[in-house]
Amino acid sequence: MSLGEKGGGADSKEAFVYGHHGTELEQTEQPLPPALERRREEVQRFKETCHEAFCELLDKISIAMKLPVKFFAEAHFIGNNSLSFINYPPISKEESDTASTEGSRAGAHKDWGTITLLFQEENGTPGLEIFLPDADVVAAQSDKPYVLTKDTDLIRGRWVAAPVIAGSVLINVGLALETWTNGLYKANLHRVVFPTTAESNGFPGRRSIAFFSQPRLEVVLNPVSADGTIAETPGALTSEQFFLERMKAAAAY
Ligand SMILES: O=C(O)CCC(=O)C(=O)O
Ligand SMILES: [Fe+2]
Repeated sequence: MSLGEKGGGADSKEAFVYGHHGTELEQTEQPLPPALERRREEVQRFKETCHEAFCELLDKISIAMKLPVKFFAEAHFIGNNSLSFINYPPISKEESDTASTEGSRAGAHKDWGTITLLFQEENGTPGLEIFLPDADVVAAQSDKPYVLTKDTDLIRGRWVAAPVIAGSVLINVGLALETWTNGLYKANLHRVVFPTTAESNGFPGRRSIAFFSQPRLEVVLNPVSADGTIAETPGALTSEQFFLERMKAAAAY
């Protein structure tokens, strides 16, 4: 998905999505490519571990917002979350001379879900960057949620590299949590760029694994405040409607 940046062309990225099956079953029955089929149990255990860590993080957010501790976690189930195995193929010198590598590996975007856990390869290729808006831009936006539709977020600020830190997992806040918390937790704009150092020999490939989340489809994203109040809001979207809106916005872009 590439939202919010112009002129970058298509993302040079492919992904296999595991386990977004939408049923209460813990485990997906989807067919898998051979490399994953051989390790189905291990992949499933990894997904379960991610889901547990995800729920623990949500519990901390619930506590911080004076909500019942399971408020956010109960609004999710494992079958609606997914593991995305992402591959950015290497680009040879010849290709990099002819093809456009001016764009990004993944264009600037915000994730759509609640929070995302992102795993980068320990000795892998860097490239992930996070956009830090200027302080006055943040201040102007602090009391209202905003949703990226075009590149308006990119007006003023700077891109900061998110280095690969061994043994760590990177957490992205998604637009569903931003909307749900009325802008208290801001979805962070991020992108993946080509490494600048390797150009003379083309670009090495990059792999990452993202654990993406989506609240239960019927959950209404009524805004919750830091003091634990939930504002029943006419017109508040369900999770399903929210994701459909995001898909429509992405298709229109
Ligand atoms: O590959 C990465 O490091 C980031 C991928 C990403 O942001 C996404 O797929 O939403
Ligand atoms: Fe992302």
